[in-house]
Amino acid sequence: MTLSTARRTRGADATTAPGLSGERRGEVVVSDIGLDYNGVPALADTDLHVHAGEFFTLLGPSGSGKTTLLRIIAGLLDPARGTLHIDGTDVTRTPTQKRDIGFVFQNYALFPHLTVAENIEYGLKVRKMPGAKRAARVAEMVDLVALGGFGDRYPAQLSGGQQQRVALGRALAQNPRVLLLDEPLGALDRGLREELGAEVRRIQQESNTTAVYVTHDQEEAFILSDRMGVMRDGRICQLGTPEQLYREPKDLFVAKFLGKTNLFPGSLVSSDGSTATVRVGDHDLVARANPAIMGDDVVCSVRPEQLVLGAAGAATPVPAGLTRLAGAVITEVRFLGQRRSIHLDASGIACSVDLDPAAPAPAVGDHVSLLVRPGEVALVAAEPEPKA
Ligand SMILES: Nc1ncnc2c1ncn2[C@@H]1O[C@H](COP(=O)(O)OP(=O)(O)OP(=O)(O)O)[C@@H](O)[C@H]1O
Repeated sequence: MTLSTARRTRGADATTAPGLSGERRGEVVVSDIGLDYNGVPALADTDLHVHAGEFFTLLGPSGSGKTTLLRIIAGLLDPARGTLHIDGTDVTRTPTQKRDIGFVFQNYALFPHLTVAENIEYGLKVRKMPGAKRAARVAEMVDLVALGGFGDRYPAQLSGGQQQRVALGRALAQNPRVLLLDEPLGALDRGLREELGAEVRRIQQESNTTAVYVTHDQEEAFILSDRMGVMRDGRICQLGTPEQLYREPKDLFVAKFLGKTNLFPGSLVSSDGSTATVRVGDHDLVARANPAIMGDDVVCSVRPEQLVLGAAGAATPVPAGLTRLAGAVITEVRFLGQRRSIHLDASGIACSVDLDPAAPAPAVGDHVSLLVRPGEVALVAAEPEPKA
């Protein structure tokens, strides 16, 4: 089916239950979109391609431009430059209500005087969907968001997580092409965030809806996303699957933003496109090459779970497949349930290693070698020294 036939078919029966047709829709293409506030860029000229049916997350610190980009996709903000296409149609100047999108925000924005069922039904009524079809659709949504038995309750009689489920059901009732979610779990406590996060993902998959999700929480982004874009200062600085970004950060910012990491400064000796040799202290280390690196000053980023502890001494044999990165002294040992966190001092560089808690624990003051598998070292450019 071509896109235009898909659109015509959909137009003929905009009430088809999501997921039933198996049709993938909701491709979003952002081309050179930019926006300034009072001459200050909030979003630098940006390209982004969100595939139909994908769960895509914009992840970044506060003020990095995530909401600005989401609001442009929603049609709540007009970009100063560039174009936006949904399923091949240019919607850059199309009003929000004609873009066929659903929203869920952090504050649930439910109508307090309407019940759960009435909240979900509201948009369908506005669109004049016939009564019987409407009732069936509401029942289907109540089921989808697992609120069976809550249809007659008012928002004030629901928990935060339940209210957010209603908001999801309401957004999906109209079978939108794209679901936009702006920190929808932000107001919930940690446990509920995890539980509802998994539900959001299930609901997105079952309804076969493209989702663009905004968060500053790296763990949430990892749980939910097929792919994600890390934003900084109004730019998407890296795009990829959670695993790609975690293992192969392009720069120091992405490496540090996506979880704990150990950073060892070094200098680039050689690079052949796929691997690079880096001098760290007295050791030559093989790392994955990074095409984004321009100069010789580099940093090796190694996650705590990727480091292995070995016997001390530069001359001590190293187990096959591992390379010696540095010598270190253990400064702290902490049992954290699922892992044992070991803190070390490697000639002035503070670092940490995660060990299996079932393995024998080393002691504070022990001298060890830090070992690593060459493929697990990510190379990033050293940031320039701040100007005095
Ligand atoms: N209405 C506005 N007027 C002027 N500047 C604005 C306005 N809205 C946002 N900005 C600025 O634009 C930049 C991007 O803001 P945006 O809300 O997109 O960031 P964000 O990554 O979503 O942040 P948060 O996670 O805190 O919501 C910020 O520097 C912000 O201060």
